[in-house]
Amino acid sequence: MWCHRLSHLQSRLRDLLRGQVTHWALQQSNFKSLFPLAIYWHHTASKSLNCVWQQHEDHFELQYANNVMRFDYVWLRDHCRSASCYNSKTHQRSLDTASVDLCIQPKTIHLDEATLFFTWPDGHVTRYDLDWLVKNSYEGQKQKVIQPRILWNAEIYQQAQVPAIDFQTFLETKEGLKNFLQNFLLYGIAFVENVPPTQEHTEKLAKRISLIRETIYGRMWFFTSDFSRGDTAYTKLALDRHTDTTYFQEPCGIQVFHCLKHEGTGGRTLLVDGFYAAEQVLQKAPEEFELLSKVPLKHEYIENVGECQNHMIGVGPVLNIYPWNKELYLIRYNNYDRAVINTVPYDVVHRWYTAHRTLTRELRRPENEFWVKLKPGKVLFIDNWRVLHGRESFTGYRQLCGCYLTRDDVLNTARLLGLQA
Ligand SMILES: C[N+](C)(C)CCCC[C@H](N)C(=O)O
Ligand SMILES: O=C(O)CCC(=O)C(=O)O
Ligand SMILES: [Fe+2]
Repeated sequence: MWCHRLSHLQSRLRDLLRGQVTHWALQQSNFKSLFPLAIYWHHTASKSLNCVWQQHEDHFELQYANNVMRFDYVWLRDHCRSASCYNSKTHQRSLDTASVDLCIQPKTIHLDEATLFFTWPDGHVTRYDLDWLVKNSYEGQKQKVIQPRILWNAEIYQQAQVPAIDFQTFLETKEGLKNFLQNFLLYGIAFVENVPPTQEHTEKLAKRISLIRETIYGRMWFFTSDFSRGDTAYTKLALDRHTDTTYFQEPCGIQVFHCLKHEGTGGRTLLVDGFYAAEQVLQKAPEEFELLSKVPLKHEYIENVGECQNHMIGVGPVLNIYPWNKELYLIRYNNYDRAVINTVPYDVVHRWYTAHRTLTRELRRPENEFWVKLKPGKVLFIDNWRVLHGRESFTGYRQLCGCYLTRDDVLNTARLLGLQA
């Protein structure tokens, strides 16, 4: 009923904007009845709580703990934590959201201590602690610190002297694992040292923090420059900075590298913090940052080498940001694997190339390049959603093993250890 009246109001507002004021004025008496609820601020009895609220026609407004929050009534009904609406053992909703009247309004609202009580037309009561509302409101969420990170260039990373974690400590102690993950979350790279140089030990390491993500390259992979697959990684050529598996709808979250052997020269690994570079773009050319976060691109992997036949396609922008707080969470950058651009018209294409050039310039600044020679025993974990890797060309025999990890499981481990992730 209210929805109907609201749309009536909206259409009259449209009339008003069109200048049909007479019609509007004539109906003024009806207008009053659109707001049957007394609209005034409710103050808490206890001044120390410092909370005021207002029951508006289509939303609830709450001022508390330096926040002005607005809640939709369906939302308030939907998030009810009463025993019949929410299973607190499984943390799952039992309420059928589709059964909630989209025009629902509370019959009464009252505050007792720090708890708000909403009584709905059918008599059901929903209670919310004020602090819960702050923590879970859109406004509160927007203010929450984003994932703590230290964006780095070569100097910042080297000055930080981030220690590698010892293999045994990593495997056998919670602290070792937690320190490792903390470094990994802050910098997007982390090392474990004193690892026996075998594929089995590398696997053991990976399994300590996550499920291994099996892909077309296998579960644990082991590779040399033997041209066994249709990709330049399997050569001795230099590889410019890139992220891997851009041609998956969800690029692999983490990459693990362990160099088991190298008898020859060159072959150093290049690491560049993509988020640091993107931040520079945001500062210098915000409209280019925005374009890179909007234009969808295809990446693809077409392979036809012996038994290995694959055609993978992944679509997404170079910069992926959360729409609610603009936090950058994934960079998809691989010029080798980028496919034909046919998702935007020619003029946008040109602006995109300009923006891509700006980002590339930042990514290629020598001061942003951190070079490291991987040695047997030292395992490198790379956040493939943030840090780009590359390698110098090399001579001689070089063996690398490693795997991809599922990002969800790495973050799961981190959260269970009490880290923000
Ligand atoms: C790591 N491993 C050798 C298994 C795969 C390499 C994949 C290389 C591909 N161009 C990409 O960037 O995704
Ligand atoms: O050979 C290397 O060091 C890395 C090659 C590469 O980029 C990859 O395997 O993803
Ligand atoms: Fe790679």
